[in-house]
Amino acid sequence: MPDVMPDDGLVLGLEGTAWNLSAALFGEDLVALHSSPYVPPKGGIHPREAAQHHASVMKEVVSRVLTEPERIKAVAFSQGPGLGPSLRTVATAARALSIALDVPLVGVNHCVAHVEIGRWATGFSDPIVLYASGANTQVLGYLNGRYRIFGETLDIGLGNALDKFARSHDLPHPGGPVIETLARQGNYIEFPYTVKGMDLAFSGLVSAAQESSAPLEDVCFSLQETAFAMCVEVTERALAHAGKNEVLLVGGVGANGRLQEMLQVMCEDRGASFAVPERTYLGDNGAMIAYTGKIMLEHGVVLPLEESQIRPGYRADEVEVVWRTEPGEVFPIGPHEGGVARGAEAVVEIGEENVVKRRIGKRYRNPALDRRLIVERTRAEARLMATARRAGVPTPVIRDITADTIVMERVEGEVLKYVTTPETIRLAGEAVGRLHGAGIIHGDLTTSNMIVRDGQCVLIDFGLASTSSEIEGRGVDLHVFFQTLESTTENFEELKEAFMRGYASVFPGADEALAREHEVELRGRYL
Ligand SMILES: C[C@@H](O)[C@H](NC(=O)OP(=O)(O)OC[C@H]1O[C@@H](n2cnc3c(N)ncnc32)[C@H](O)[C@@H]1O)C(=O)O
Ligand SMILES: [Fe+2]
Repeated sequence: MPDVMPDDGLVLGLEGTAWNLSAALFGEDLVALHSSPYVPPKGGIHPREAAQHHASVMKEVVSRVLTEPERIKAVAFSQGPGLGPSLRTVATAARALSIALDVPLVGVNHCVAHVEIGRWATGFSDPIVLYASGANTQVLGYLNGRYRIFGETLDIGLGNALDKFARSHDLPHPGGPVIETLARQGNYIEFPYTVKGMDLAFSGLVSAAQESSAPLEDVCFSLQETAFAMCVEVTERALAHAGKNEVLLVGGVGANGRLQEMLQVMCEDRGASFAVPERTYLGDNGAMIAYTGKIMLEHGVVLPLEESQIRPGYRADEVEVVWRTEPGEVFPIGPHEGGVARGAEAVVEIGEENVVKRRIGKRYRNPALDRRLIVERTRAEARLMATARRAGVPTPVIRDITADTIVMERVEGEVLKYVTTPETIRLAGEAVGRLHGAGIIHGDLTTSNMIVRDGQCVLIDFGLASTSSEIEGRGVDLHVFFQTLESTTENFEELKEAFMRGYASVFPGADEALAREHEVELRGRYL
């Protein structure tokens, strides 16, 4: 007898979270795949109609792949996130099949499945993933047993943003491909650009695009240039922060040639590799569910029927990734430890006395947008650092400034991300509390942007800072900070508590800002 019995069993995967009802079989390789897309007669996806479509084609789609039912060893289905009615239709079919075939059920997280099929299709092992689809836009990376969400949209998904704009101009659904075609004839015009640390937001951009009276081609071109530059920027920041060297693009919007090109250029310039799976595996498809179900099953993850309820708000970071065992993140040498370092945005030269920070042009983005971001951010950074300092926030002293360069005092100390103890995090809370008290939003509050020196936490990198006394900005600032902390430390709850103590001790508006942070967390999730 061989030690290992040959396993020729197959996993049946069912996908139907939104527009596509799709079934696939995975064994050693993809064995079968069949899909039936729902095309809304007019307007966008209507949840109930999509579910009715799924129900009406279920028999045909499933029977097309189910040619050898005796070889099925498990039934995997998209448990969430997605549209409730569609999810319910698919889950009901999956349960029935699992009972009829007498095989276990596997509940797959749809976002994780996009990532896993992408890794399978490209051969990448440990990428930073830009997952850009209709409903979701996230930057993910693996760390210690989970896919951490480094950044994500705070309002709508990129695909939905494109579709929404297209609808307002009576363009057919889905809008993404139509906009891509029109954009080829367009010229650049200025639109709002919204990046907050590693998070982004699209609704301001979409409104501006909808209201623009410029030629449609120009609006499409600039909508793409702006939205994609935002996505590439946060991907690059996550790449620099996590110290990985592969970038994987997944999700329906990944089909866009311009987005692919921009990521390719960014990766070339950083010495990272870029890959995108072939189209079949990019948008929603049954293969991603069958494949992820298969690796989950191989690691003993099955779902008892009584726990198989749908999860419309299921997040990628809730999934225990038991099929990956490497520890994940290796921290890179940060830009604040001497010598010359290249951060995500700027070249930072650490001298004896001074730090010279020069913003570098990004080849991936439109030249006019590039220039605008560099000049705006250099100027804003210097101005806000000085203002914060006057308000008692520890920041480096500024010594000189030009269009793209700031010369500032060198702060000697430890970068916070290497020394995350309750005490240092409490100091960070104090610094941020004073900052918010002075009406400044940092905009990129990660643990790489804080240096602990002489019992103080010095805030650096005000490149995305802004003046605002709005609670929303503070909430988002705190959310960015908690997200980095959560994605890079083991004792998040303890550290968060210490931060809140420091924050509240110096800032009277702390309770309100923390409450808003909680709201931002709940709301930015699945829309
Ligand atoms: C939860 C789940 O159901 C959802 N899936 C989803 O949104 O379908 P997906 O196939 O990943 O992406 C569809 C989106 O992808 C966009 N899209 C397709 N081709 C495009 C292109 N060439 N350029 C831009 N967007 C494109 C469409 O406009 C549409 O908004 C998700 O993953 O968020
Ligand atoms: Fe999807």
